[in-house]
Amino acid sequence: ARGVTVHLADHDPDRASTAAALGAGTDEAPAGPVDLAVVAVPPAHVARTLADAMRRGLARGYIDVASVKGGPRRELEALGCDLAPYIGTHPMAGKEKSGPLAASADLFEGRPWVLTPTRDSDTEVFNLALELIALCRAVPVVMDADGHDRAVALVSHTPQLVSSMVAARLEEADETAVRLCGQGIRDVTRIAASDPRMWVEILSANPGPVADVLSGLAADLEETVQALRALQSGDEAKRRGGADGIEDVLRRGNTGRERVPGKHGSAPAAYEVVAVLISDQPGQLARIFADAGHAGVNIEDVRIEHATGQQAGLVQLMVEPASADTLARTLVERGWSLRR
Ligand SMILES: NC(=O)c1ccc[n+]([C@@H]2O[C@H](COP(=O)([O-])OP(=O)(O)OC[C@H]3O[C@@H](n4cnc5c(N)ncnc54)[C@H](O)[C@@H]3O)[C@@H](O)[C@H]2O)c1
Ligand SMILES: O=C(O)C(=O)C[C@]1(C(=O)O)C=C[C@@H](O)C=C1
Repeated sequence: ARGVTVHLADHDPDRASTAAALGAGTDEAPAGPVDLAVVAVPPAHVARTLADAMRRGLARGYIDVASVKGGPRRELEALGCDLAPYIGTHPMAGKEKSGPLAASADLFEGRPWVLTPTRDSDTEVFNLALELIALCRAVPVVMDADGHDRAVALVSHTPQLVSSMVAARLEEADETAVRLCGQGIRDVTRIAASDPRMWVEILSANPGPVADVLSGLAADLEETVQALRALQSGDEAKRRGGADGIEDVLRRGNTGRERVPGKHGSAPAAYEVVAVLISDQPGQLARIFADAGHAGVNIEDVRIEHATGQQAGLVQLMVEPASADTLARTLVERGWSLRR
């Protein structure tokens, strides 16, 4: 969308070709070295993938986007690589789903994107990374790698574990309780759907800082349990103490929540949704994408809703409002049923 040629490579070629079909770039290899190589593989593979790319002279500059920064840098150093053309980065935006079908063009808009240059980093690579961040309309934040890892222990890694632990309460819960799930639990547990293998890698690269935050949380949990037990007491003074304890934790939560910044940049473009009914058969998604391509319409985001207990689903295609009518008309002409 910003006129940059993007070459995609993945050790699973189907993933690269799906991303290319969605408009992310080309899965053909570049003819020579590119400006910037962006390594977006699971954290445990980052250093080896970077070292391999550097050995092959794939680019002038190299960055990675892994969720942890200290470990990959130290591994790269241990592999004997020249660290000058490398800068570790981390965009603070993502989804609980992985793979190219979960991608969206505006994911990074207005989000912080951390850069961890050192004194030895090549200025030209730093500028290339800044240019990429600007093109994605994210907000650059410079930090040192270990400071970054301590910060994300608090704002990303602990929330992931807490969300998973709350969701894990539902594993054995009675069906009558589960049926009552409303928006509150949906908000708290969205990221509990994340890929466990990816998160084991992230947490394995940042165990100390996450354990420190969790032990503070454990102390709060213990006090909250005591306060709730006091609320069950027959003694009026104990009950009052319990209510004060609970109010204290809720008020501290209000104060903490107020510190969560809004998006820095403009809100992402408002897309129009064209919803297409599909049956659970192989190749349906590929046909819809091909038909959208035929209409000359760019798909900005995709969501798939499976109907419970039925072999059918709803594919929500997010497109620029000006393209929605063209897309809808083409899809109907090609035999699809729409829900708008
Ligand atoms: N998902 C998020 O929310 C999020 C946000 C910010 C940063 N990150 C970081 O981005 C990176 C990728 O995460 P993702 O969510 O995009 O995962 P993903 O599973 O969608 O993508 C990872 C891709 O790497 C490929 N891969 C694995 N090993 C490889 C190798 N050795 N060589 C080449 N390709 C290889 C996989 O086939 C896969 O397509 C991770 O380091 C993660 O920490 C993720
Ligand atoms: O919102 C989500 O689903 C995320 O995966 C986001 C999130 C986060 O914690 O903010 C998760 C891990 C990444 O390293 C960066 C972003």
